[in-house]
Amino acid sequence: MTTEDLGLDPTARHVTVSAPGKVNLSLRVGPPGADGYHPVATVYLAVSLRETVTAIARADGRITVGPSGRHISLVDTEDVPWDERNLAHRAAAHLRHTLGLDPDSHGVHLEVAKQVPVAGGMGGGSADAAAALLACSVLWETGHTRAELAELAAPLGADVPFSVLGGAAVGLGTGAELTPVAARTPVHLVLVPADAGLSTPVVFQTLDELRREGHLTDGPTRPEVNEAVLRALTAADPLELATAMDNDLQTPAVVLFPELSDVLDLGLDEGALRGMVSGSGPTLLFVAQDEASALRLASAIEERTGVRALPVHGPVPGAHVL
Ligand SMILES: C[C@@](CO)(OP(=O)(O)O)[C@H](O)COP(=O)(O)OP(=O)(O)OC[C@H]1O[C@@H](n2ccc(N)nc2=O)[C@H](O)[C@@H]1O
Ligand SMILES: Nc1ncnc2c1ncn2[C@@H]1O[C@H](COP(=O)(O)OP(=O)(O)O)[C@@H](O)[C@H]1O
Repeated sequence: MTTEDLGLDPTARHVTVSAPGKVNLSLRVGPPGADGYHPVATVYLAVSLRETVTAIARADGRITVGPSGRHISLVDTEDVPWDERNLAHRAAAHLRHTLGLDPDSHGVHLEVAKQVPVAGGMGGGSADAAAALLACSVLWETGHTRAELAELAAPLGADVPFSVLGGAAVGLGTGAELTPVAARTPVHLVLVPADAGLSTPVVFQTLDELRREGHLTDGPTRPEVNEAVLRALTAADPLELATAMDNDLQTPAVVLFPELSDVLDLGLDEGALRGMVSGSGPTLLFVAQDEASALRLASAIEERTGVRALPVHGPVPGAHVL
């Protein structure tokens, strides 16, 4: 759809921003607090699957969101709500409200183009929120730095601040308290999206149930950062990284989506150094020795499963204007 089809002025000012999806190289989860949120200690890696959001000034003060006509989405967007529930929409409304901007002169239409699988545990909606936040901040000339926007982003979702900053980082608290990690580039991964999504809260709840019933050991109230993953990132050693990675949400994700274990076995069979669920899943990540191995692994997985496998690398930069 073009800006004219939407009734927007084709000469309206616009800003386009790109923001990355992520994987969690480590995700350690404690018991839920009174607000239902779980304390985590995670190691994020921003990867080369990116979302693109264009913010176009609206003269009528409304905030609207829709799929992009100028950049193509590479994933199925059927389950994306194109209304005020959309995380890009929520980001624009949050910025306008928090800064006390006059709604009449701060309307915006957000065009979203997606590369990150929806509900895949890769923070695609969070990347849309991060991109929308920066795009609106530039469009509305708020003068915020990226660090300030990352702080403003926390109420939008635990993963949103990380997509603003990108790179690699430790996330504490709900995952929004970030400390950048100096990673030697690049880590080569193969991502295998599933044909259906998993709900993040349901995966967290399933972890709680499995722990309550004694199928899994309880996590500490304050989970500790996986130092071995940090050392492997600094040393740029893929085998050390593969060995050190962990994810407390893997077992609940596999319980909810048992087909994942077959694909995990198949990836190892095809030479991956390690396979793991990405975040709350069901996307799987496989660690490869180098770029050539990642390309080989991706085509072998595609051939055997008929499912698209995506060679990616990280760390990559956070949200930036194109
Ligand atoms: C699990 C992780 C790992 O990075 O992401 P995904 O793999 O889903 O992308 C994150 O913790 C999710 O981040 P995000 O998707 O931004 O979560 P939010 O919108 O803040 O929360 C969605 C829901 O997940 C649960 N949640 C989230 C974060 C957290 N530390 N504890 C939780 O219990 C809560 O039930 C919350 O209502
Ligand atoms: N811009 C958006 N892109 C994708 N999903 C969105 C968006 N805004 C809201 N959602 C809703 O959030 C859910 C999870 O989104 P997503 O960020 O893709 O997954 P995850 O939290 O697993 O990384 C989707 O199922 C969808 O209903």
